[in-house]
Amino acid sequence: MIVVNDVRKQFGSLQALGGVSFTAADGHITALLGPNGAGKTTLLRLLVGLLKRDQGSISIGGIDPALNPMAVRKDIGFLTDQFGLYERLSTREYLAYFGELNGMSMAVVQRRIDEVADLLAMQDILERRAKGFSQGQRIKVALARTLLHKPRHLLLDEPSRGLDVMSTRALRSALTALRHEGCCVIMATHVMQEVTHLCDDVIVIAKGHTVAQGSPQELCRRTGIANLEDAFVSLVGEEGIAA
Ligand SMILES: Nc1ncnc2c1ncn2[C@@H]1O[C@H](COP(=O)(O)OP(=O)(O)OP(=O)(O)O)[C@@H](O)[C@H]1O
Repeated sequence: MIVVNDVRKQFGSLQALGGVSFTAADGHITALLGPNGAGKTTLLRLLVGLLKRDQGSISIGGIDPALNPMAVRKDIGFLTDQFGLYERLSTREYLAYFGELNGMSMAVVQRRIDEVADLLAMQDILERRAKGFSQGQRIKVALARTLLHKPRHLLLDEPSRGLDVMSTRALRSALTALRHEGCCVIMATHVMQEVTHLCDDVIVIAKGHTVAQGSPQELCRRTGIANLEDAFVSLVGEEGIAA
């Protein structure tokens, strides 16, 4: 479970987060929705301990990432927009390297690489070097690395960008399987269809503040709007007027 309470973060004079609070449950896929610049990536980087918050509290499975980032990272998978692939390594070599860094034995890593490749439908690029990979192929490798050590918490920053229809479906079924296993998934996305089909819970942030949290159906009910995209626009609009 991830619990965030009144988290604030400033970059110089710019307030990126001005008070974000929410709970993301185990066995749920939680969407993080917000306009460009709302603070989604900043929030994810705080959760994984890559940035330090100015105020507030964060608990990742009971651990504060600011106090113990290494313990948090062992139990977390984080997909950022920086994939950091090594062009000269094949996908298998790259994943094996990260598996070893996570303390997995070679036999376990090799088995897990095959499992994750099946999950993400990426067997065709397993033995190829990353040089020349397309955007979709790169994101698959990064996702595979994120899932390799079976983290209890998964933070995904726009995971379906650049993926084709088949790969998007593979990603959705991978996330559904993780949800069944009790993983706590937070996914920043702009794809409303994905949220409607996949997510149990939605956190809406705008201008660095939490505007709403609830299931897609609850947000629609609260705004009196049947369509989630229109409900989202309405919620963000209210915050814009209040700010
Ligand atoms: N390292 C930084 N230094 C200065 N400003 C930053 C830094 N990182 C983020 N910001 C600013 O903080 C605000 C929130 O940015 P963030 O990347 O978290 O937004 P986002 O919700 O992920 O946006 P998008 O949907 O466009 O990816 C933006 O105004 C951004 O310019």
